[in-house]
Amino acid sequence: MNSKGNILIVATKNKGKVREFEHAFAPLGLTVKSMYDYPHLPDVVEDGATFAENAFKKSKAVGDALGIPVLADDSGLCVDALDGRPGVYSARFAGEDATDGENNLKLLSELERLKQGEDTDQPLLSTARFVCTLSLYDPVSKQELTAEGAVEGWITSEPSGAGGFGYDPLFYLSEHEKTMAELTLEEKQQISHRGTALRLLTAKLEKKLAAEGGLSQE
Ligand SMILES: O=c1nc[nH]c2c1ncn2[C@H]1C[C@H](O)[C@@H](COP(=O)(O)OP(=O)(O)OP(=O)(O)O)O1
Ligand SMILES: [Mg+2]
Repeated sequence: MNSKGNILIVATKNKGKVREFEHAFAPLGLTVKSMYDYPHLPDVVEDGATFAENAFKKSKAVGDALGIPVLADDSGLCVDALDGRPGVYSARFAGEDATDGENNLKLLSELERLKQGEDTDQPLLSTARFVCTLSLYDPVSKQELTAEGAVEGWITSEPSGAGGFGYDPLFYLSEHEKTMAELTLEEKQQISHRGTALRLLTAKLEKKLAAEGGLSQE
C-alpha cells in the first residue's frame, strides 16, 4: 500500500455514488476504490427484501473476497402514490440494466397514468423519499456497522438539473425550490439520504473505535 494514504473500498458500480463517496471521504485523506478497480469480482445478486439486506450482501461478498473492510450502499426511491415502489427495485424499475433515463420515464408514465382524469396542472405528482442504507463489513472480525438516512421530497413532472444521478432530476425539494439534480455535490451531501447515513455511520465508527482504544487522541 502506498504511503500517501489509505484506501476505502466501496462495493458499488454506480459512478454517481462513487463521486459522492469520493467527495465525502477526501477530507479524511481516504482514496475511494470501487468495483471498477476490482473487475474480476463477480456481481452480487441484490435479491434482498430490504435495503439493509442488499447492502449487507454487497459489503460481505466483497469484504470476504478481498479480506479487508468494505463499505456498501443500497438505496432507492419510495413513492407514496405507488405504495412505496420502486423501493429496492429502483435500479431495475424499467427492467434489468435499465438506464437512469429509462427509469425516470417509467416513473413519470406510472404516475401520469394514475393522475389521468384528474383535472390539475400541478407538476408535483406525489410525495416520495430517497432512502440509503450503508453497511460497513469487516471480514476479519465478521462485524457489521450499518446506518440509514432518508430525505423527503416530491416527484415532479418537470425534470430539471444536470447534477447528481438516478432519479435526482425528478426529486423536488420544496424547501429549496429545486430538484436534487440542481444542487451542488456539497449541498446534496448536506441534505441527502446518503449524506445523513454517512454522518451516522462515521459517528458509530468513531464511537466503536474509541471504545476499543483504536482511535488515537489528537
Ligand atoms: O442519491 C440518489 N439520487 C438519485 N437516485 C438515487 C440516489 N440514490 C439511489 N438512487 C437510485 C438510483 C438507482 O436506481 C437506485 C439504487 O440502486 P442500488 O442497487 O442501490 O445501486 P446501483 O445498482 O445503481 O449501484 P450498486 O448496487 O452497484 O451500488 O436508486
Ligand atoms: Mg445495485
